[in-house]
Amino acid sequence: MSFKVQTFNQIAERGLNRFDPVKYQVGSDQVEPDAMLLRSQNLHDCVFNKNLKAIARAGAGVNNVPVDACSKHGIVVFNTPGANANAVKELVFCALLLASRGIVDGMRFAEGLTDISDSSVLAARLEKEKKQFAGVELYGKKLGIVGLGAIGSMVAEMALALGMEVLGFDPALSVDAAWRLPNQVQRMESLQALLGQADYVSLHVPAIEQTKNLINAENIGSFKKGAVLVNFARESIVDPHAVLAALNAGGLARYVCDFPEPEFRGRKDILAMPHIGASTLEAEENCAVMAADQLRDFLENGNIKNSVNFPPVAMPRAPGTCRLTFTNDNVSGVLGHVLSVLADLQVNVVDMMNKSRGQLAYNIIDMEAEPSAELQAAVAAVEHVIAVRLI
Ligand SMILES: NC(=O)c1ccc[n+]([C@@H]2O[C@H](COP(=O)([O-])OP(=O)(O)OC[C@H]3O[C@@H](n4cnc5c(N)ncnc54)[C@H](O)[C@@H]3O)[C@@H](O)[C@H]2O)c1
Ligand SMILES: O=C(O)[C@H](O)COP(=O)(O)O
Repeated sequence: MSFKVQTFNQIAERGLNRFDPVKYQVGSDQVEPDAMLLRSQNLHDCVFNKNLKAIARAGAGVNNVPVDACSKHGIVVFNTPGANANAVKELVFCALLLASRGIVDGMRFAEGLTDISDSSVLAARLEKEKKQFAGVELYGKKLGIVGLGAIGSMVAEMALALGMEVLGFDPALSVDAAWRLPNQVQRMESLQALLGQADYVSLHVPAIEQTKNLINAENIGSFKKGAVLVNFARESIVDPHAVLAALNAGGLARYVCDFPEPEFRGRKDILAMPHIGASTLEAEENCAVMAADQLRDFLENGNIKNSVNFPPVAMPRAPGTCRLTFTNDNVSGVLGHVLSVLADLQVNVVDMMNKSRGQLAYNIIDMEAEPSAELQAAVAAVEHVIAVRLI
């Protein structure tokens, strides 16, 4: 059995090395791939080949993947939860400091004194002027975190360690995420309440319909005067025009983000980085390895871990068995129908598993012997079956 994996973007070598070259052809030039492995590549206009079974996003956000269309075609979409969270947390720490101290302006000023060649004259000038670059400390200030998942919870821990007070808002918090959260985080009942109290607000929500322009012209006035907004989540979550208006009016003091806009250029109150939140050696390796391992287990065994559209499914393989997997619309009777097809073909089932998520159901069936050639087509012909594999 061999598979083709088409790659997009810069995928860390350690992840690519997880694919055994005997079983896998991996690269950006693969055509009709079984799977795609990518980072921020936009797949919304991509036409998927019939052979495509899975897409792995080496990272957290899947807004660049048409997940609903993938579900319709039975394509499993994976991401790598938490694998780059530490990298983002560290850059948020940097953002808080950049927003609070005269770091950027002070360094630019010192660099710009090119006409002074005498070091004692230079030192005297810097000492005289440094009062322009004084700032405030993070200790004792309030940080409001919107979205308390993998990144938000790490940012909360970091802020508490710095002596900040932490307020959190996350109406969709999972039980696992709640367990991870330090108990000193003060739960806010609404975004409005958080914005009204925080000195710094950091956004860590996914880019979905409900979070589009989460920070907008209506609520930007709720920020404390002089507050700082930090956005290392996604561009679409903040309305840039609302931010510019609040900065111009003196409501917001600074906006630090990972998503530059043309209108941000030349402004001292905006610090915009080129989407580098996850760009560390460690995060890139973590994401690539996790994504590659998830793809391999799915392609070779049909197991599913960390999918954003399919249920988690893992079944150990009994020696000497042959595995059938199929995806179907989550309606009653499909599994029974497939089992009767197997019975008609005299196939003995050794083990099986059936799980559903939303509109989809996914099944693994281990069979005693190699089935006859017509089995795959017979299962594919069952009403509501979307995709079938024999592995
Ligand atoms: N700048 C970067 O390079 C970079 C790197 C990693 C992730 N990200 C972005 O950060 C996002 C969060 O990453 P994560 O790993 O923490 O994801 P996560 O899924 O672990 O956490 C997201 C949290 O947001 C919460 N949430 C959803 N809707 C909300 C809303 N309306 N209000 C408040 N909370 C809400 C969820 O309940 C969840 O707890 C990603 O989706 C991605 O877009 C950016
Ligand atoms: O959602 C993510 O994981 C980040 O935005 C990272 O994107 P990148 O992999 O393109 O750096």
